[in-house]
Amino acid sequence: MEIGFLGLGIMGKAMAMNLLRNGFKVTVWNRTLSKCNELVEHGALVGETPAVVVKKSKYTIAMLSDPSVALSVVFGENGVLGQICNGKGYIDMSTVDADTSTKISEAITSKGGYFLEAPVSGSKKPAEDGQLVILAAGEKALYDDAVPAFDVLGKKSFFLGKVGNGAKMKLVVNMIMGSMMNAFAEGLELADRSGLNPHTLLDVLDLGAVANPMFKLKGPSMIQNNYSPAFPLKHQQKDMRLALALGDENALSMPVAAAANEALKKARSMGLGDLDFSAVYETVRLLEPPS
Ligand SMILES: NC(=O)C1=CN([C@@H]2O[C@H](COP(=O)(O)OP(=O)(O)OC[C@H]3O[C@@H](n4cnc5c(N)ncnc54)[C@H](OP(=O)(O)O)[C@@H]3O)[C@@H](O)[C@H]2O)C=CC1
Ligand SMILES: O=CCCC(=O)O
Repeated sequence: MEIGFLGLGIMGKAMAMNLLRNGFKVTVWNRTLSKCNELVEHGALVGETPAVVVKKSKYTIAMLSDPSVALSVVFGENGVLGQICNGKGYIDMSTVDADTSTKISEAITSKGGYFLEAPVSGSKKPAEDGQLVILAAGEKALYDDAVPAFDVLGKKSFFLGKVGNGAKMKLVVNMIMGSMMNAFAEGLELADRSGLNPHTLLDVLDLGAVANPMFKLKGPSMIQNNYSPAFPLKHQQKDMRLALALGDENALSMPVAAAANEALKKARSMGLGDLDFSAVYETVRLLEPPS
């Protein structure tokens, strides 16, 4: 099956590679075109623009950084809209808000195309291992068509109904994750300053009711100040911002998420946006007590 793929960042590269390894014919595009080379070595074709990719493909997947980029790749010059037409599908797997997704959906369907949003839970390693959790919503016929690809990319796919529900589910999940990461960072620092061994804290956490894969995975590298990016901090802050806007729309007070967002913004202002989101730990560590 011919699939297009737009956006070969941390996630897109791993996902497109999985599709190639599993026998899909994939035509790729990335703003920085040189990032296509590694995929070409594994059999990918390259489209010089998003429009060229859409022209060649039955359906096209996008994995782009944020709402403004997701919109520009669809509506911009040589964008997706130029070639979308009857029978073609567009699947946006980027993390965006429901409004962005709805705008894209309306534009695609007005040209006779099918649209699905399908953001994912899971980071770099699950993307490499085909173990993502896919949160799809929109055109059910396109979802059914894409199931063979989703089966390669993920361990479980959800179809959540109308456009917007996938985006909202993803933002709720990442709002919880970003809040947890901040509490975890404060806990690591509190243990350290109280004279406790943070590695022992990890062992204790892992045996109790708050044990979870994120603490287990990120904890040891955070203790070593290693923030090699799996999920860039700038994207986690974007998701927190979008989740807070969703809270506004629903008149929901979210003081924990708001505080987590402030810490993530602080981390960005410290130049940590391209590091892993666990680098928010540095905002706590910065506050050394006076000696
Ligand atoms: N990393 C993770 O763990 C996860 C990320 N996500 C979400 O997936 C999406 C992608 O994340 P990730 O792969 O980590 O991000 P990266 O920052 O690694 O990649 C971003 C992609 O967007 C492209 N891009 C950025 N700006 C523009 C632009 N102005 N025009 C066209 N293309 C552009 C980049 O192209 P270029 O290479 O040229 O810069 C790149 O392909 C985000 O929405 C993120 O929130 C979801 C789940 C997990
Ligand atoms: O959006 C990024 C999610 C990262 C994860 O689920 O580990």
